[in-house]
Amino acid sequence: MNDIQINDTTLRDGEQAAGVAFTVDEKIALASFMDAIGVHELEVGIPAMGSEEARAISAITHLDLRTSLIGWNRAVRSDIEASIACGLKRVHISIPVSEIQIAAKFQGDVQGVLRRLREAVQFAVDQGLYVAVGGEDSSRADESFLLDVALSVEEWGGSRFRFCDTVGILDPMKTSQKVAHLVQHLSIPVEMHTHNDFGLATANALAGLQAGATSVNTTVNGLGERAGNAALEEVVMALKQMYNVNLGINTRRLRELSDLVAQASGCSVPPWKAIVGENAFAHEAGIHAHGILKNPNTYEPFAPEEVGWQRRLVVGKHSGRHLVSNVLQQNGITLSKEEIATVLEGVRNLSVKFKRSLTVEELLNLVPERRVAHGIS
Ligand SMILES: CC(=O)SCCNC(=O)CCNC(=O)[C@H](O)C(C)(C)COP(=O)(O)OP(=O)(O)OC[C@H]1O[C@@H](n2cnc3c(N)ncnc32)[C@H](O)[C@@H]1OP(=O)(O)O
Ligand SMILES: O=C(O)CCC(=O)C(=O)O
Repeated sequence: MNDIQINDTTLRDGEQAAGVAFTVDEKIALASFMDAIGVHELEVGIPAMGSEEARAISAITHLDLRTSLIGWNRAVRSDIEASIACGLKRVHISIPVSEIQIAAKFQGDVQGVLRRLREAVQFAVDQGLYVAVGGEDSSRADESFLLDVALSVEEWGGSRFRFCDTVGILDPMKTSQKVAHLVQHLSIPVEMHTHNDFGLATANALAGLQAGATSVNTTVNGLGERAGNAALEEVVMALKQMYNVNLGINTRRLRELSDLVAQASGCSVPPWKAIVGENAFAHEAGIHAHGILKNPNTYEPFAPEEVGWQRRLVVGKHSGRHLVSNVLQQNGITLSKEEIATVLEGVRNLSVKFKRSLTVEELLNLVPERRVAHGIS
C-alpha cells in the first residue's frame, strides 16, 4: 500500500448527518485545520446547494490551502457550473449505478443515466477540471455494469473512480473482491467510500486499499449519513500502525480535530470511540492497570501521545490493589496490604454508589485519617 491519498469528506458527507449544519466560519476553520495537519484532499461540500454552502466553499477556495479541494456534484451541468463559480478546479460527479437506485431515481432508464454521466464528465473535462466520478451504490451494482461505467469514465477523461458502499452492506472480504476486480481493469485510481451501517466502514475502507484502491474518503469522528463513514482518525492510525504507511499527516492533532468537529457538529464522541474517545487510553481494571504500570504496551496498541491524548489511570469498581497503592504512593501514602484491601472495598462501594470512577480526593478520603494527616509510610 503506497501513495495513499486521504480525501476527507467531513465537510460534505459528514455534514449530511441528520441535524448537522456547519456555519461558513466552521467550514473554513475545519478546512484550515485539516490542511494544517496535512490531509491531502478535502471534499468541501455541494456547490449546487447555493447560498451559504456556496459562500463557504468559495471562501475555502480563496484560503490558498495546500490541500486539494473538490466539490460534490450530480451528473448535472448546472451543478458543475456551480462548482466552477465557487472557484473549484476539481469536481466529483456522482451517478447511481445499482438497479435499485436507477429504478427509483431514473425510472430504470440505464441508457439515459449513462448519457447524463457522459455529458457531465465531458463538460467538466472540457472546462479543464480534474474530474472524479462516484458510482453511488457500487456495492449493490451488477459487477460487469459497474466495470463498464468505470471504464467509460476513464475513456471520457475522468481521473478517478469512487467505489461507494452507500448503504454499508459489505464485509472486508467482499469489498476486497469487488475492488480488486475494478483495480485490475482500470488505469485510473480507485477511491473507497464506505458507510458504517454494520460497523465495518473502516475495515472495508482498509480492505479496499489492500485490494489496490489508492484513495479513501473519510470523515472526522466517522460523522456522516446514518451510522456514518470510515473515520479519518481510524484509517490514518490503522494505516500507520498496522501497515506502516505514513501519510505525512500530523496525527498528534487528531484529538484536537475530533473536538473541533464534535463542537461544530453538535455530535459528541462516545467515550469508547476508537483513537479519539475519552476512554481510548484510560485504564481502570485491576489486571489492566497492573500491566500498564509495568509496561504500557500490555494494553495499549500505541502511545496516546501519538494522537494527542494522555494515558489516564482511574480508580473505580474494577480496580485492584496495585493501582490503588500506586495512586496513594504518588500522594505520599504507603499502606499495608490489609489497609489497601479495606480501601479497595471502599472504592468498590463508592463507585457503585456514584456510578463512576473516583477522583483522587475521594480515594484519599478512604484512607485511615492518621495516615493522610501524617503521610506515614
Ligand atoms: C449517497 C449520497 O450521499 S449522494 C449526496 C446527497 N446529498 C444531498 O442530497 C445533499 C444536498 N442536496 C441538495 O441540496 C439537493 O438535494 C439538491 C440541490 C442537490 C437538489 O435539490 P432538488 O432540486 O430540490 O431535488 P431533490 O433533492 O428533491 O431530488 C433530487 C433530484 O436529483 C436527481 N438526482 C439524484 N442523484 C442524481 C445524480 N447523481 N445525477 C443527476 N441527478 C440526480 C433526482 O433524480 C432528483 O431529480 P428530479 O428533481 O428531476 O426528480
Ligand atoms: O460520491 C458518490 O457517488 C456518492 C457518495 C456517497 O455519499 C455514498 O455513496 O454514500
